[in-house]
Amino acid sequence: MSVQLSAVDVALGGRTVVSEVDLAVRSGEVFGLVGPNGSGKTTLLRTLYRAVSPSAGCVEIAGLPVADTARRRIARVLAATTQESEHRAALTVREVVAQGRNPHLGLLDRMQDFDRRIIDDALRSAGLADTAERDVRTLSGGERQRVAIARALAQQPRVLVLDEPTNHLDLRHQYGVLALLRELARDGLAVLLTLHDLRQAVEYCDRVAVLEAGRVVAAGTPAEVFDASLLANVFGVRGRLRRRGDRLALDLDGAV
Ligand SMILES: Nc1ncnc2c1ncn2[C@@H]1O[C@H](COP(=O)(O)OP(=O)(O)OP(=O)(O)O)[C@@H](O)[C@H]1O
Repeated sequence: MSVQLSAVDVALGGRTVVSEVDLAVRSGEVFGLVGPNGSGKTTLLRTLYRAVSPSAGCVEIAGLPVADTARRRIARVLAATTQESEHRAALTVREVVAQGRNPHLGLLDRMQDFDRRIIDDALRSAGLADTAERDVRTLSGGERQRVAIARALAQQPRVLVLDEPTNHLDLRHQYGVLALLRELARDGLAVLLTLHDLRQAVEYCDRVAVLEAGRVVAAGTPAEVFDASLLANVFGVRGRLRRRGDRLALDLDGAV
């Protein structure tokens, strides 16, 4: 299993914000974590790269127990984009994306042609080939989001974790990023992401888990999970799934 969480609890500020979460993400799938504001999605992702430590339970990435594995070792198999994409130094887009190679380089290693090719590919995949020499601080929020994705791709991970990757993006780039994630999964990556747009979760995720107040209240394929009562009870919206050709779509019809 690429990502395995077993009975994970997280306490923050003296309060349990994630409770007894079991979750498994396989290579080759796009797995969506959805839930209302404050339900614990970001906190759960942060346990994967040791930004927070669970108060109970176990987190494993590609079979490595995160609690007992050096960060650098984890960074060779897992790349994450977070919501905090503040850049303070004057770096070009290419230089930021090149940081994705760091976990693979020894202290005295120099970047090889092989690394440069990976960086170019990552820039191209994220639609940044023409932006590569710009100062990253001058980019829009959406462009920075794509820089974060390109840096994660340059890491050549087995697991890609993205916190609201469609945030700040215009619609075309939202669908572009989601299509790219599907392609990466097809090539064998395990993709775990948080999403607020449930329609996108239905269209792009193989499986989803729904968090409510820190607990997983439903998990499975979108067809199994998103029934009218869950949409009303957890998200407070009216909606129903619909077949569109061979694909599933979600019709939303306002607040309950
Ligand atoms: N450092 C912290 N100290 C105390 N409480 C925290 C801390 N970080 C998060 N929390 C609380 O933990 C809960 C879960 O937060 P989290 O950011 O994981 O939710 P989320 O599902 O990602 O929310 P959103 O959809 O709004 O991004 C919230 O109630 C939040 O206020």
